Amino acid sequence: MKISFIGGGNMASALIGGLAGKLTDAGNIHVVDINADALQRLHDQFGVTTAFEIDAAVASSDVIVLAVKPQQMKEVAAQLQPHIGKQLVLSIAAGIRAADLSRWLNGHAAIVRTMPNTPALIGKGITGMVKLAGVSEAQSAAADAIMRAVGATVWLSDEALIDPVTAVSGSGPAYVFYFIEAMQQAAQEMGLSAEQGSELATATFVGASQLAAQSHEPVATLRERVTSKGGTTYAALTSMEASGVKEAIIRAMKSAAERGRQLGEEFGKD
Ligand SMILES: NC(=O)C1=CN([C@@H]2O[C@H](COP(=O)(O)OP(=O)(O)OC[C@H]3O[C@@H](n4cnc5c(N)ncnc54)[C@H](OP(=O)(O)O)[C@@H]3O)[C@@H](O)[C@H]2O)C=CC1
Ligand SMILES: O=C(O)[C@@H]1CCC=N1
Repeated sequence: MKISFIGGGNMASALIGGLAGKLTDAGNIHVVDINADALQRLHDQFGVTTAFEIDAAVASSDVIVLAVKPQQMKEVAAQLQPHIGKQLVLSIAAGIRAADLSRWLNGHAAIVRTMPNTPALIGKGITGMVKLAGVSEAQSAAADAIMRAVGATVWLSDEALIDPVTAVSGSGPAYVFYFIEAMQQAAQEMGLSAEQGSELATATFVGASQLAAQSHEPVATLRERVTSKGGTTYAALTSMEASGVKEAIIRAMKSAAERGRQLGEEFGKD
């Protein structure tokens, strides 16, 4: 499978890192970016071919992954439009609706809109996906294979649900990193070294996440099992409840979903 990426930034790098040499040879992955440093890094790291602008290699690809920022998408679609034929177009942009993309690509119907996340880099990503009616069975299987090569996939029947997916799993790794940062800071303030704090906090996230993923019990039950009556966890969770941490997280995630919807309105016009 020949795959071209338009945009070789953070998320494209994570996907390429997960894909190269697994689903397809690095030589079958081509990256177009206006940024020379980004291209050099991707070439050196993964052995992919690169170009500064959309070229014949993009035109002859089976799949074109649109991995630029939402505000860059319309301009990129205009540059891509003359090179579009039978390729499957797979967008990873937050907000940008498949129908707007199709319009910018002169009615191209083979479009899958996705929302991946950066753990794709280590094969632990999860991607929400939705397809336009013009996507063939073989094309949706190809889109699924690409994203499953870097983790799990969840197909959605309603495109409106991709903003909530963005709020949960697209942006989600940042919330986890934020929580780990806070735990590291607390560890240091209580006298542990930076290295010890980092190791303890990160290993706790890995262990607890894997336990939650493997357990057949509700996550609330797992939480209760840590929380001895009158003990330390109870003290911590009572403090979090008093600070409204859960409500703050829910509010924050709804802001992310709303921002996704706004991006679609703002950059999907015309
Ligand atoms: N980062 C993440 O965790 C996730 C991101 N996404 C989505 O992925 C997309 C990319 O995000 P991210 O990787 O973080 O962004 P980046 O800014 O890291 O990557 C975008 C890249 O595209 C380049 N670019 C800009 N214009 C063009 C053009 N005309 N042709 C080719 N390349 C161009 C940018 O160059 P320059 O920097 O010079 O503008 C940049 O290198 C976004 O739409 C985002 O919503 C989805 C899921 C998760
Ligand atoms: O922050 C963003 O807009 C992108 C989409 C999901 C993760 N990063």
